[in-house]
Amino acid sequence: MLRIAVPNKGSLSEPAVEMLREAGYRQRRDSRELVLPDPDNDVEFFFLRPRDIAVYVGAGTVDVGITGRDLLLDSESAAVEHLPLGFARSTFRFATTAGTMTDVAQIAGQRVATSYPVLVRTVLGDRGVEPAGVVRLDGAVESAIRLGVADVIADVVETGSTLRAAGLEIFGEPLLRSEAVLVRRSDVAVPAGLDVLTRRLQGVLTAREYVLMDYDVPLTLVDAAVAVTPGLESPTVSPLHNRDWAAVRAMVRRDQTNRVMDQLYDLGARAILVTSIHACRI
Ligand SMILES: Nc1ncnc2c1ncn2[C@@H]1O[C@H](COP(=O)(O)OP(=O)(O)OP(=O)(O)O)[C@@H](O)[C@H]1O
Ligand SMILES: O=P(O)(O)OC[C@H]1O[C@H](OP(=O)(O)OP(=O)(O)O)[C@H](O)[C@@H]1O
Ligand SMILES: [Mg+2]
Repeated sequence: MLRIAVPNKGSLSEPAVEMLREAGYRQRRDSRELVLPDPDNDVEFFFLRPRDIAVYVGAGTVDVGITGRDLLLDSESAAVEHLPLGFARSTFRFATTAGTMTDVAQIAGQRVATSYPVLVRTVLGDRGVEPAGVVRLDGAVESAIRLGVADVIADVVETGSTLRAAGLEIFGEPLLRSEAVLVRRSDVAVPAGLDVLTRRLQGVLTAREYVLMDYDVPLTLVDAAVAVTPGLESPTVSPLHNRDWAAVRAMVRRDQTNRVMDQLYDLGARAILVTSIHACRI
């Protein structure tokens, strides 16, 4: 039975549970449940703090887990990234009082507050920058400068509104681009059932990322239309009752839907229909 760790709180929790539900797994009804067997799918879920998940996976007490790339790198555990999951996207950035710093080199001799001290020390070490100290805080890191425990912060930034509200400004390149990831141990045999979990999660990712596009096109234009919608492998081309026309079906990236429809219409395609993919195996 594959043992899967799932975040029990924070930004990762709800989308992780939603993704597992879409992948056909049972999910808990009560947020106090810590362990949830799903015998029909031969897996068992453990609800753990997001920061602890890489630690458990690295120790081998659970087989795989969902966590953030930033939390994984900060954990120093033996767990490795197995599959990026496309949600909880953020950047990890340095920030300080607006208008005071422009370059990471200026952190030399300054105090840095963060919830990710390992990540910060690694990045500064790689760039040869020696801070006066790294102060580890649990959260609300944006207050550390105003309250006088640090000169610079390093934190998760999504929209940037928390930083703006605190009168801070990012500087330098991002330390990291993070998102939720499935992690596993790299130095042990692939656990039984991981291939099924991976295919199911990839199915959810594909269903989210792609739509199905159907359209009719004159036979003379099929090749040109297929060049616009090459699909993942090869689009389906079917005959129509009117023998001068064909029907084409192809998968198209969701974020390209309108651009592709415009292009097909200009080319001469008609009856262009877009439908969502409910589930798939590629
Ligand atoms: N605003 C955000 N947007 C996207 N991802 C975020 C955001 N805040 C945190 N994360 C991601 O969530 C993970 C951290 O989860 P964690 O539960 O420790 O913190 P949290 O979501 O800030 O929860 P809390 O602060 O309520 O404990 C990291 O991978 C981080 O990149
Ligand atoms: O760029 P934004 O869209 O503003 O999001 C980034 C903020 O979100 C998270 O904070 P959270 O609300 O989890 O509080 P915390 O600092 O106590 O973790 C993160 O730590 C940042 O502070
Ligand atoms: Mg937080």
